[in-house]
Amino acid sequence: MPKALRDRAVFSTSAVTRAGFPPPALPEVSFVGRSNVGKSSLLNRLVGQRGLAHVSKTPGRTRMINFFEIGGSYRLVDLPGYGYARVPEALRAGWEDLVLSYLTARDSLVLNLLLVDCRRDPLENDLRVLELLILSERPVAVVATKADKLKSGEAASRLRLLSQAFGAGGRFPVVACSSVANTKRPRTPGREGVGQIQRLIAERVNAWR
Ligand SMILES: Nc1nc2c(ncn2[C@@H]2O[C@H](COP(=O)(O)OP(=O)(O)OP(=O)(O)O)[C@@H](O)[C@H]2O)c(=O)[nH]1
Ligand SMILES: [Mg+2]
Repeated sequence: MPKALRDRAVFSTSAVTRAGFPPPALPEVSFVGRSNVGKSSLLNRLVGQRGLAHVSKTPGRTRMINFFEIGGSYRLVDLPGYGYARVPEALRAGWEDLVLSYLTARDSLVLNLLLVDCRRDPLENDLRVLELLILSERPVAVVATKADKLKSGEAASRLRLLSQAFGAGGRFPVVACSSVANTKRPRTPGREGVGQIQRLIAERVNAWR
C-alpha cells in the first residue's frame, strides 16, 4: 500500500440500517470478528492513524457499521463485533441482521478479514461466520490477532492450529498479526502481519472491476 494513502483515511459514514450504506461505488474490505478481538485497532494500524476507529477495552464498543474511505479509492469497513453476552437480546439480533445482510449481499465487498484471537481455540461463532462467508462465496483472509501476546516459540504451532480450523484447506490465507508490535523487539510474533495484510488488501482492491 503506497505510504501516501495512509494520510488520507477519513471517516465516511456510520450505518445502523441498510439504507445507511454508502453507494457501492468503491471496493470495500470488512473487519469481522468477536467483540474485543481487535478489529478497530487493526484498521487504525493499517492506515497508520491511531484515533480513526474507536478502540476500547470494553467489548461491544463498535455498534454501527462504520465506513472509512482511503485515498478516495477504497473503503475499510469496521463491523460491530459478535458474541458479547451483556448486550440485550433484541439489540443483538438487530446488529446480527445488519451485519449478515452486509456480509452476504454487498456487491462491492472484495475482501473479508475474519479476525480471531490467536490465543483462543476456534470458537463456534467464528466457525459459523466463516461458513456463512464460504456459502456466500465471499473472499476471506483470516487474521490471528494479538500475536504479540504469544511467546515466540508458541507462534508457529498456534498458527498451524488456526490454519487447520479456519484456512478452508489452504484456500484462505491465515496471518498472525499484532496491531501493537514493538518494532524494537524484532522477534515479536505477528510483527510482519500488518504488512502482509496491507498487501492482501492492495491485491484485492486493485483487482476490482
Ligand atoms: N496486545 C494487543 N492488544 C490489542 C491488539 N489489538 C487490539 N488490542 C486491544 O484489545 C482491545 C480491543 O480492541 P478493539 O480494536 O477495540 O477491538 P474490536 O474488535 O474493535 O472490539 P468491538 O468494537 O467491541 O467489537 C483494546 O484494549 C486494544 O488495545 C493487539 O494486536 N495486541
Ligand atoms: Mg471496534
